[in-house]
Amino acid sequence: MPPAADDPAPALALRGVGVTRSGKGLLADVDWTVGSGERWVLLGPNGSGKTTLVRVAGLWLRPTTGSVAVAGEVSGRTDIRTLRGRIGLTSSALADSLRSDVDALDVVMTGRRAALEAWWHRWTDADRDAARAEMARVGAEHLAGRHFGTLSSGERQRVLLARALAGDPVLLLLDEPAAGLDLGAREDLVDRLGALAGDPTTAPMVLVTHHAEEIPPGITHALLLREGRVVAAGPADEVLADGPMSAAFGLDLEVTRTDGRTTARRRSRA
Ligand SMILES: Nc1ncnc2c1ncn2[C@@H]1O[C@H](COP(=O)(O)OP(=O)(O)OP(=O)(O)O)[C@@H](O)[C@H]1O
Repeated sequence: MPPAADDPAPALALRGVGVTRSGKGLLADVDWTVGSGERWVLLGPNGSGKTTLVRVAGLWLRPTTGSVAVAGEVSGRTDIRTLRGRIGLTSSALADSLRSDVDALDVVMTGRRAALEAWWHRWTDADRDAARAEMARVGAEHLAGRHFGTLSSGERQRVLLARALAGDPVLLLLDEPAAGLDLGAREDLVDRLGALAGDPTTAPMVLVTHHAEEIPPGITHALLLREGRVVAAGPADEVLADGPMSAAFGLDLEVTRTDGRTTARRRSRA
């Protein structure tokens, strides 16, 4: 059914996206729409192209073919920095680019304007208060005043999440936020992501992972990648199921979804 005239533009729309590097196809024929209120998980084995797809969606990598639109603005026709500033991103590359002696509050505050304001911007008390409010939303308010480099991996992820939320984004891209966390920190982060996913004021969200256990409750849609191609994309209940997951990971998998959590394990051969 065609969209009604007053429907808002989707947060993200990829059409015919392909990426080729050094003669190798990293992504091919990717069509993907992230609509209002949707919470997506992007899942696939190592090397399937998840990070490449997130870099394209976050406008950090220009696709070789196809188009990318964020909130209806097509990349290439609108100023790229303005458009990037509308996306809340967490990734290990972003974490690595932050100085270790920067205050966690500043990490969050610069997320409010980083892409839009020059370095001489003067921060106001309102900026600080808003950054503290975003930190409180993810249980990181007590980390204001700490150097980013002294935080544990779990604390860093919470600060980065607050930073991603701080710019009032139209789209949230969370690239493997649970990578490297121990079980307790992972469960804490999954709970917090679940709360964000369940909050209708949260922007449309895309979470990247290789692990079914890291999918929080509240995820509405899933996209599975294998060798740079979309294996399945659609409602989570249909896609996070034995057939599509087995095809994506190249294993005979048994997928269970209970209370919003997902587990996947190889089917017993007995
Ligand atoms: N600049 C490049 N030139 C050539 N190959 C590349 C380049 N960047 C990535 N690749 C390859 O593209 C494939 C997809 O990489 P990508 O990092 O997107 O996968 P991924 O699904 O995020 O993997 P992982 O789960 O291990 O993080 C990999 O085989 C990788 O080696």
